[in-house]
Amino acid sequence: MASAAERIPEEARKRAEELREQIAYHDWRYYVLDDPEISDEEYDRLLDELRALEERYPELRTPDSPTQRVGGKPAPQFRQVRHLQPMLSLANARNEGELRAWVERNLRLLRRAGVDLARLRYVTEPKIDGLAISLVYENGRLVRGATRGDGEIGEDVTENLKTIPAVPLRIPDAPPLIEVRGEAYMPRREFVRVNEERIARGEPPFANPRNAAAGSIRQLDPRVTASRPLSIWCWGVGATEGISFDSHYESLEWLRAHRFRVNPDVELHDDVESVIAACKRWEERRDELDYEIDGVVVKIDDLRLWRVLGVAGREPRAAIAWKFAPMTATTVLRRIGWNVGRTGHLVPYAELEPVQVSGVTVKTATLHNEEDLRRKDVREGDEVIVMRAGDVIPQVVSPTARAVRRPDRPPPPQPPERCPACGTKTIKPEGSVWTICPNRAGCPGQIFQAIKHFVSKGAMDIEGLGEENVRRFLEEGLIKHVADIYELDVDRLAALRGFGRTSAEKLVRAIERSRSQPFHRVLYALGIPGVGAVNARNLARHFRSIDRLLAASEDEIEAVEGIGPILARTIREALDDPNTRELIERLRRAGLRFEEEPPAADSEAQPLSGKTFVLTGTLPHLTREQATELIESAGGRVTSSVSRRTDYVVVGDNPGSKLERARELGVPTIGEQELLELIGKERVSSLTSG
Ligand SMILES: NC(=O)c1ccc[n+]([C@@H]2O[C@H](COP(=O)([O-])OP(=O)(O)OC[C@H]3O[C@@H](n4cnc5c(N)ncnc54)[C@H](O)[C@@H]3O)[C@@H](O)[C@H]2O)c1
Ligand SMILES: [Zn+2]
Repeated sequence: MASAAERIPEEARKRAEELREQIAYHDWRYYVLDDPEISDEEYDRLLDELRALEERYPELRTPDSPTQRVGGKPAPQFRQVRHLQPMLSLANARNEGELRAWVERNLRLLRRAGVDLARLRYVTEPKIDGLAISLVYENGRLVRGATRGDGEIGEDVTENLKTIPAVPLRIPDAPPLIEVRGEAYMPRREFVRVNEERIARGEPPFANPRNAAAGSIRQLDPRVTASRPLSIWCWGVGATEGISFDSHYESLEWLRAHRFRVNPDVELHDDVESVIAACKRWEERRDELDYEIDGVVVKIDDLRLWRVLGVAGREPRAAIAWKFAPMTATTVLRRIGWNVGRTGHLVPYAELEPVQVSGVTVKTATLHNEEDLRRKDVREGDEVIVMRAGDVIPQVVSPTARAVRRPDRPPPPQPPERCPACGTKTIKPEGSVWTICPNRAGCPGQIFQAIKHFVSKGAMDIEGLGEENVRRFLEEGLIKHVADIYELDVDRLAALRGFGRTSAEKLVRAIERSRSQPFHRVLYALGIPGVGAVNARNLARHFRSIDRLLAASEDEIEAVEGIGPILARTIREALDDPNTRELIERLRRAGLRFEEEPPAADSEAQPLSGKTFVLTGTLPHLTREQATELIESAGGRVTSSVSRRTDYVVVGDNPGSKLERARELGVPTIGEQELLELIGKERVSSLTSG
């Protein structure tokens, strides 16, 4: 031993020690604090480097090395529980070649073990970016829920998990013992909403849905967890008594039949080609899903083979995670600039050396707010990590380790003393994380942002009022206030240089059309802090008119689904702001809708009342948003996944696997035309021409 140890160069020994220390630190930030400092790719690079060193000098591989362990140590504030069976991690395949190599290696091992390979099948499942949890059921009752922790010992979060509606507390026809494993996650829509609220309250937003889910479950107060909209996809069975499974796919079907939420798009495959095709399909659909995924998990279906293949380090050989192209990249931050938000907040952003991130060139990225900026400690000239996730704006994650060590690093950036848009002296209200421009009524920067939001797709959806035009109209004095949009006329527009009569007419028509947008969209368009699209819908449904909302007390506002006390106060304050009042009055005079459409006299008589729809593929005429509004206005409901309770699946071009699922379950499928017929043509023409 001693002689072998001597052969290890001092440098390698030191580097391994350094890496172990760094990895332990980042594990703590990621798993214990839910607040990572570096990107996953950077972390993986550290781990890869350590793995390579340990491979080269096996004596360096200590039992406590992070390469030998899963996850992080359980946090001391929770009761610790030993898992009935270890919860492992997954090896990664970063491309097709690595996936095929995994298959070949397993085939070799199985052949050597004398296994008949003719019937080898695989299961593909989305790799949900959430928090792994274990649910133990004794005689059909949930007795314990835990996080994965370090894989051997997790944290007891039973009370918190009980607040997730999709976690069954009891299951029918249950064996004496079954441990169900799955991924708790925060749906993307909810993530956006929770962050909107956090920003409105002056709290730093969560970096991604995974942190949001982990932070919500690892709460000491279950009421906090209950207030966060979480769900779960179950992906496997751990320890059991009185039942056993030979096929992973069958175990998932069993789970589904016993009221667990299992992803409807899990698929069984007979060969690797089909597996690879499924992985690629998932990668394409990634942005459409209501949950964040970072890859596809490929598992050998025959669970007996899992035992034959065993575990390598901390990863079962029978499964692998196909990882999608990284959503992060490293580049140089050239300058930190400040934008004025629509409510006067100064928002820092980064001008970057252009860089490709998952197929898109990124030149600017948000830095969220001052506190976030301070926490991340990025400086001009730093090498930084940039992330782009789904349709979210690119963000700066952190400076790289190298940037931090730079000797000539400039001091931390400070918010400007004068508003970059109007020159007014900025102020920082006591206890706020924001510096603001107090010139609410006259700051062109704020008006620009307010208009941009007002005309955006989810709000009034005025086509032709893009950023460039808005900027121009502001500069030329055509618009000084959001409500001025409704005073634009063809003659004044056509008089602008380079603005032809045709485009002027087109724009005025688009503005006209927007007058009939429903109340909830108008409410969202007002840009009240914390009132995103979802909250606007809920507020509109609850109060039904702006007058009732304006007259509501803080308590009454808090009674609305999804709105807590702090947000209720923020909304109340915004409604009392004379600027908001003026905006509402002017828009009311412009003829916008400030009342919900009255429900049909007899809601039973609504053509789609009580019916549930799922949409898949591209419809010939209607966008997804339009189809959803049509269905909802006819009394129906639109959900994202097909189940036995779905009444119709509306199928367009290039449908996803929802179509297969519908066929499997015998749910009727219809096209756009049939949907319109169901709703009744008269109604439709009145809705779509409005
Ligand atoms: N940025 C940082 O500082 C930092 C620190 C530590 C870890 N990390 C990141 O965390 C990850 C490593 O964590 P890990 O050990 O959880 O491995 P992993 O996330 O790569 O894969 C294992 C996990 O996948 C999850 N999973 C999702 N869907 C699943 C399905 N259908 N079937 C089975 N499992 C499913 C389970 O939670 C399982 O524990 C890496 O991506 C790493 O970069 C980052
Ligand atoms: Zn200003």
